[in-house]
Formats: sequence, structure tokens, C-alpha cells
Amino acid sequence: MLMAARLSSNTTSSLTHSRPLITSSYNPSRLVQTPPDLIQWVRKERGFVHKGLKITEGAGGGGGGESFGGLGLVASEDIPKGSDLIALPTHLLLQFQSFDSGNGDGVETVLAKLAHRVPEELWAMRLGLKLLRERAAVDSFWWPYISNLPETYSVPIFFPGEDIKNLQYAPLLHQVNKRCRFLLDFEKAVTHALENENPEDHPFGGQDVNAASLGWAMSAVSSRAFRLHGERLPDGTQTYVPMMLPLIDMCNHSFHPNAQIVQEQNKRNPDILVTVIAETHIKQNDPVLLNYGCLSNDFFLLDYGFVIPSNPYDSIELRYDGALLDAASMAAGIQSPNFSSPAPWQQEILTQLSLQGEASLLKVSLGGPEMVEGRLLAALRVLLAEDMETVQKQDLSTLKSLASEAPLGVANEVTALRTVIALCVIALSRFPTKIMEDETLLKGDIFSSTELSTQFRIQKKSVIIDVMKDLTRRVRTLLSKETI
Ligand SMILES: C[S@@+](CC[C@H](N)C(=O)[O-])C[C@H]1O[C@@H](n2cnc3c(N)ncnc32)[C@H](O)[C@@H]1O
Repeated sequence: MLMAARLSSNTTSSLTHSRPLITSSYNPSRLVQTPPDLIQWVRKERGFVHKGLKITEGAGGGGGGESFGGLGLVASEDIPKGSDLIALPTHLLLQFQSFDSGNGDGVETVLAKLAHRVPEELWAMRLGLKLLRERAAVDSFWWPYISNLPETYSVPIFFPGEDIKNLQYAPLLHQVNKRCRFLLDFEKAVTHALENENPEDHPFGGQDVNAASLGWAMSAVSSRAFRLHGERLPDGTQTYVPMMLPLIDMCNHSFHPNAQIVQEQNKRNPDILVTVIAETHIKQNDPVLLNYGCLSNDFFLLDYGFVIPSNPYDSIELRYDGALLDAASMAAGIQSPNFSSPAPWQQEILTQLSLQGEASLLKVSLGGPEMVEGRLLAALRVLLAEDMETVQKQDLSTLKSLASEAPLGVANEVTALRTVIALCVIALSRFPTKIMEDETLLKGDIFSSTELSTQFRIQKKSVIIDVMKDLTRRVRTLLSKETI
């Protein structure tokens, strides 16, 4: 796609005058050829780094023992459980502090005004503006940190258009296109806003900012920032503040982490705000791994630029649609299903499930820990039920749970599960390629973006196949119980 193609050009083209990028054989992936030693910088700035830690290339994560490109934090000696690994004083955390100072003059005000134009869901771009400002400033305090950041990111906004299409999954395509469009519009807005700015109030030292450099900053933040607890609002809601945590963000991800971030004032040193602690015994040469969150591959790819094989939190999204469900039910051998024309009592339950009415949420998911989203399962059970009385004997939470075995009877359960299996077949048929074709493609010599989009769609299809296998097993068990 054109938009993505534009972003995929040189991501740093306009911010390089003051700190020119030099292609390096030593460390080609960082902003500068030989960045300062990050560990030494943190220690010099009164932070703590365990003596048995080092930064190395290809430190694996993901829990499967695999390794990947990029840098990671590794133990150079055995480290006992409970040890402090890294502790950062407040002044090392890079955050957007002045978001509300949108009146008046000055660099901070200009930045705050720009940040106000960024929608909440793209919070990474707000902190990205601050990062871009610090990157452009020749005397930035954070330069030892920023110079250690990757020069490019493998997130899909930088994929060539063909590889965005190769994702083959509409919800993610939609998100990628939305981000590309936002960046192109924001480029115009930033250029216009800074056109007549006084040189001393220009947040980027007078340099042009384009969609590519904005995309670099947004990706640096989305793939590295942590959302720490902020203040609690009067209504009790907890706020979260995104921050970049130098050195801590060298830890790669695993769902089985051996370290965790603790956010509390250190009693011995009140200046320390964030500490990483060993959650397990860490053996020599083991990578130090944090859990970035129980996220689907959509988030991992969109924000971090990688895909986790057999991710237990991956799922696929479908739209709840009566006609689609009728088609699925008929394909499953159910005579005259009435998903398109539910009875009034069934409609009432659909409204309670937010699958009908003004406040309806029609996105439903398959896969992940729930396997079949509770709202979809309950709707199927209810719409395939013979009579209202049987349904009214059950509460909604029982109807939503796959663990509650056949709450409306075996025949109802079998038809409901078979309908989901047929839905899976329909979902699978929407992918233009088969897993075997994808796997053959992966064996060839392909671009890393093609590899990532192919891995992504293989995982989506695997989610569907796993759901089908699980539900088929459940149907068999139900039928065997019935014949006994
Ligand atoms: C917080 S940074 C970690 C440090 C990073 N590896 C580096 O070289 O600077 C997050 C990035 O590391 C990589 N990464 C982290 N965990 C990973 C994993 N389990 N599999 C693949 N890549 C991972 C991804 O590129 C991700 O965007």
C-alpha cells in the first residue's frame, strides 16, 4: 500500500543533521555505530545494575528457548531469586511530564499542543514526541540512552504494502492502515504547526519531522515503554503513565519471565522509583526476561514487531451476524436455524449479551484462554434451544461458560459446538493461502517483513484449527456419554 510504502523509506531521514547515522558493521541496528555503555551510564547516574548482568546480541525469549535478533540482557553469573537486578532513579525515566502545559510559549508548550492532537489510543505517539525532541537535541541528557535505541523497527507500519496485505487478517489490516493514515495526517499537522515557530521554541531544533521519523518515535515507544502506576483519581480509578525505562527496556519478553518490575519508593534510597527483581534463580548465560503482558499476536506484531508461536493468548475476531450463523448452522447439519429471526425472549437475552440493541458490541472472538467467547457461546446455546423454560432455569454466567457442560442438554450443546466448528471452517476459508503454502514460503529466501506477515497468518489459522480440534473432541465426548 502506498501509505506504508512511504513510511518504509528511510525512517530517520530528517533527524540526522545533528547526529548523522553511519552504517556500521559492528552494530548496524543501533542509532549510532558505537553507542555509550548503557550499564555504566545508569551506574554513573546513581542507578543500580547487578554486577552479573551484561547486554548481548540474540538473547532469546518467548519461552521456547529460541533466540532472535536484537539485543537483550543476560546473566553473566548465577543470580539468586529475589535479587535486585536494576534500580532506576526518577531522573532517568523518560516521560511526558508537561502534557497539560498547553498555554503560552516555549518548547514544552509547543510539544504539549502537538500531543493534544494525538488520539488517546495512540498514546505512544505522545511520548514519541518527547523522544523525538530529545533525539534532536544535541545536548540531551538522555543521549546515552537514545543512541542505544534500534535504528529501525519491524512493526507493520513499515512493511511494504504487499506484506501488509499478506497479513490476510482484516482486523489487523485495519489497525495498520489506521496508524499509517494517522502518521501521514500528523506529519502535515506537525509541519503546519511548526512552520512559523521561533527557532528557540522549535521542539526539534528547526529540523523537519516527517511520517517516517514520527513512525520511528511511535514504534520506539510502543515497543519499549512501560505503563507505570500514576496517581489515583478521586473516583478511585488508577491512572497509568507511559515511561521509557533505560536499560530495563533491554529485557526481552517471555510468558514465563524470570524477572519482574516493581514500582515502589525504595526505603534505603527514596530517589529510586523502579526496580527489576529476579523472580526465579537466574542461571549463568540465561536471558533476563520480563512479561510484556498476556497479549494476542495482533498486539505483539502491531506494537512490538514480533509474533509468538503457539501464543496461548492469541485469538481471532469475528462479527456476530445472524445470516453468517444461519449459514454456519446449516453447514453443521442443523435444520432451519433462526439466528436471523430470534423469538422475543431470545432477543432479550441477546440484548443482555450486548449482541443486539443500541449498545451492542458485535465483535466476538474465538481462541485464547476462553476458546469461544462467552457471549457468543451463550447466544448459540440460547438461539438453538428448544424452549424458553429450559433456558430460564440457567443463569447467564453458566450459559457463557464452556466449562459448564451442556447446560441446556446434550443435543443443544452438540448443535452449538458444531455451529462454532462450521464458523471456524468459514473463517479459515477466508484466508487466501493454506498453512502448507505459507510454510513452503518460509523456507525460501524472503524479506523479514514477508516472514513476519507469513508467521502471523500461520498463527491465526492455527488458532482456528486448535479451536476446531478442541470442540470436535468435546462433541465426541458428549455423544459418547449420550450413547452409554
Ligand atoms: C523492550 S525491547 C527489548 C530489547 C530489544 N531486543 C533491543 O534489541 O533493544 C522489545 C523488542 O525486543 C524484541 N523482542 C522482545 N522479546 C521478544 C521475543 N520474545 N521474541 C522476539 N522478539 C522479541 C522485539 O523487537 C521488541 O520490539
